[in-house]
This record gives sequence, structure tokens and C-alpha cells, in this order.
Amino acid sequence: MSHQSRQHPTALPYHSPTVASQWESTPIAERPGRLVSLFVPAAELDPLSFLRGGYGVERFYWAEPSGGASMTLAGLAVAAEVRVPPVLDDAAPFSDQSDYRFDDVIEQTTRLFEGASFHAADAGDWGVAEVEMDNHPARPRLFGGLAFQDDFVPDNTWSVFSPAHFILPHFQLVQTGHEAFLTINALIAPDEDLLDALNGMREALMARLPAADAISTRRVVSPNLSYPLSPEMWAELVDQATTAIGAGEIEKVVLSRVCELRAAEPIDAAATLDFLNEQYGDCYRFLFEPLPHHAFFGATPELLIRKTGPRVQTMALAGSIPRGQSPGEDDRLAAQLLASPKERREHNLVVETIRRDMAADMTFLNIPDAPVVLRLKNIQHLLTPIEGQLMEPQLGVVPLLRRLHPTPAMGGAPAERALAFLRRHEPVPRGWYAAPIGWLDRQQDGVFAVAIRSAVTQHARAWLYAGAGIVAESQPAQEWAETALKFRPMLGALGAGEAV
Ligand SMILES: C=C(O[C@@H]1C=C(C(=O)O)C=C[C@H]1O)C(=O)O
Repeated sequence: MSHQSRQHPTALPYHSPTVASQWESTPIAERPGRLVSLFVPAAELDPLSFLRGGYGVERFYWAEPSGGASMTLAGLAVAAEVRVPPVLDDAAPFSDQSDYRFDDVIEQTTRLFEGASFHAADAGDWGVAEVEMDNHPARPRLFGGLAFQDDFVPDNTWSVFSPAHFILPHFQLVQTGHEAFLTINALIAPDEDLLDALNGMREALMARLPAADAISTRRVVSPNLSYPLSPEMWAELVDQATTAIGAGEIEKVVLSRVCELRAAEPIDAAATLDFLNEQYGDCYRFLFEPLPHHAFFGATPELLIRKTGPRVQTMALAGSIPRGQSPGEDDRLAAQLLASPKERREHNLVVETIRRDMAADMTFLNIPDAPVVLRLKNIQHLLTPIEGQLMEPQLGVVPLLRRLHPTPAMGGAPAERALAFLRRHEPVPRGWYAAPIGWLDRQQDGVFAVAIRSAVTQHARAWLYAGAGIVAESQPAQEWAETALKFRPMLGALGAGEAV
């Protein structure tokens, strides 16, 4: 691959994260380091206080909706990263580059975990014991995501983001069910004595174990909002889409718009997590802050893929209607959503595309015949939960992301033409909005959500994103109102109340 890289100023002076791509074909013994992870039980640590205690360093957060195998991960600082730089080479036609990000992530991840070791810090008499890594909740997990489009380049808004970027946190707190563990991850030099390294790491781990003094963080107060796309411009955009649909060029395209927010002080995205956990506990809550005050965060209802060994789960989530003012009105609107041919068609396009894209890899794929209604705080959606069993369990989560992203719930149908339509017509680049966000481990198991109901911050500014599926019958005013509802989670999180 010959794409040039652009360096981002993400490294803070006190550490220098190793980019796994530097290891390119170097024999393990000659590499700059190998991954060592050491953990202790940490039932007393609260993930949000832990993050608040890390104000000023890189921070990461991931919380799955409660129930089942749900997991919360909070990360501080960077032990290692997997990053795919942008392609800036105009000479290479974009079509030749498609999918390069996924292969790069797989390669770099595999290299990062080669020769990795995993240890319990409290074995016996405070000894250190090597432990089987693969199913342990404290195992090292890379957290991050990808940009929506393959040809992403970091613009002014997304200046510290990459086409794909995953972080292995230096300190990683994981809660699953009733268990919690704090893990310290580090790359140690090949000539460094493992026991010496482990002793040093254990000291650093124990120093983090007591709950940090919470640094008080402030929520945003009375921010200013603006919408770069006027309702008239939106109507024109929707008309362009319905015209392309009428001409048979595409069947569906998801259009998005942006809300710009200005605050009086730098925005602490982590300070919104209490609100998101309280109000949107039924969603995937995430924070990716690779540089302090440059954060991408949100609370999304949409699972893209959960892979545990041979088992996979995904969903079709498309088709929307507001919540009612009363339980009766809620039910009436839900029935209207289920009965709407337009919403059902929008939804079925997603179901059928997922069926087509997954069927070849599955020994079985269970897709219910009809959707149910998912009722969220401000909006209701049509939902079809999907599960299956992989023919080859060793097929990792990243190839599955490649198959699925973007589903017609985020891009459109047919996918390539819908993406080309968006490149031509959507006025604001999406960055990481509507793209996969989540975690993966050494076995390349993992969980990814679709990063909608999300915002990106830069110091005192934030950009919120919301989109809606457009089909032949779509009306601009209705889609404007739907996107207004989809801004609400982030508006609430950023102190802008229920404003639309
Ligand atoms: C694109 C968004 O939402 C998606 C679009 C939906 C629709 O068009 O009905 C519903 C849920 C999501 O799949 C968003 O929230 O920004």
C-alpha cells in the first residue's frame, strides 16, 4: 500500500504510544516492545469517577445496554494504538482503495497481540501469575472505530481523527455483571526483564486502584446553537434525493444534517456521561477522546455487530415515528409506524441487505418475519433483531464490519451509489458519525454499534449529527422534524435542553 500518512498531534509528552504499523514484518524478538497486561479486581472503582480522575489525558468509555452480557469499559491514556492514516494520494483512484482500512486494522491488531502476555497481579502472596487471556473480562481490549466513508480525510472538525483508529488504554477498567477489574497494559522492550517490568507495572496499577479524588467537571451552560443547513436547503437536498430515486439511480439514501453548538468554556464530553447513562441506559454510550477536549461521543440504540466465538448478533433499525404524550398516543403511533408501507419498505431494505451480506458466512441466520417497535426516550423505531452462527468461528469481527458497514440504515441502497450520492450532495462531511464504534480483543471477538445520536467536540465547540432515511415518498418537513428529534439526546447532554 502506498498511501501517504499525515501525523496527528495526539501524543502527550509524557508517553509515546507505539503505532503497531511500525512493527511491519519485524521479527518479534526485534520489535520495540511486546504487550504485557496485568490486572487486579477493582469492585470499588466507579467508571465515571475513574474517568473524571483522568481529566487532561486521553479518555475512552463504552457502556452496553444493561442486561445479558453487557460490559462497561473506561480507559485512560494510551498503551498502544492501531491507526490507519488517511489516503492523500490523488493519483490512486478511490475505487482501488476501498476496504483497505479493514485489512490494515486486522493486520495491525494481529501484530499487536502477537506474543502478548496476561497476568494476575494478586496471585498468592501478591505474586504475579500468567493467566489464560481469551475469556477473561480483564483481557486487553482495543476500543475505537472508523470514519463513515473510506476516503475520509481529517478536516477542521475531525482534525484528530483517522479513517480507522483503535486505542489500547494504558489503564483499562472493565465491569461485567458483578465483576470489575483494573488492567494496566504496556509495551515492554524485548531486552527488558519481564519480572522487573511486571513489578513496575504492579506498582503503577496499585497506585490507580484507590478511587481518585473526583475533579469536579462542569456541564455546559446555555450554549448557542446554529444550523448551517436551513430548512430550505434541506428541502432542496431531499428533493435531489427523491429525484435520484425517481430516476432509478438509487432506492434509498440516508441524509444527515448538523447542529453547531458554542459554549462559553471548553466542553468536557465526559461530564455528559452521567446524563447519558441516566437518560439513555437502553443505548450504547461511548466516548472516544484521543486528545483532551477533542471527543466523539454519543448514545446510540443501534447494534452493528456482536461477535462471541461463532455467535453473531446484529439488527435492522430503520423507520421512525415520535413518542406520544400519553401511553395511548404512544401505542397509536407505534401501530401507525408498523402499518406504514413507506416505513416498512425503508426497514425491509435494511433487513434484506443484511440477509444478503451475511447469509454466505452463516450456518444459520435467524431473522423474524416482522419488525417490533423499539421505544426510546424521544422516538420510536422499527427493529428486527437478527442472530446467527458463523460457519468459521475464527472469522473476526472486522471482516463482519466490512460486510455490514454501511447498512442501508446509514448509507442507502444500492450502497455504492448511495455513498456516491452522499459524497456529491451532502454538504457537511460525516467524519465518524454513522460509522462503527466499539471494541475488539485478541481473538477478534467484539461489539460494535453504529455511532448515531452523537457529537464531536473541539474545545468550546460541538457539532451534532442526525440523519433520516429518504425513499420515494419522503417529505422534507417530516424528515426535518425526525432529525430534530434525533438531535435531542446530544442537545440534552450538552445542556441545550429540548431545543430543536
Ligand atoms: C441516521 C440516523 O438514524 C437512523 C435512521 C432511521 C430512520 O431513517 O428511520 C432510524 C434509525 C437509524 O437507523 C440518526 O439517528 O442520525
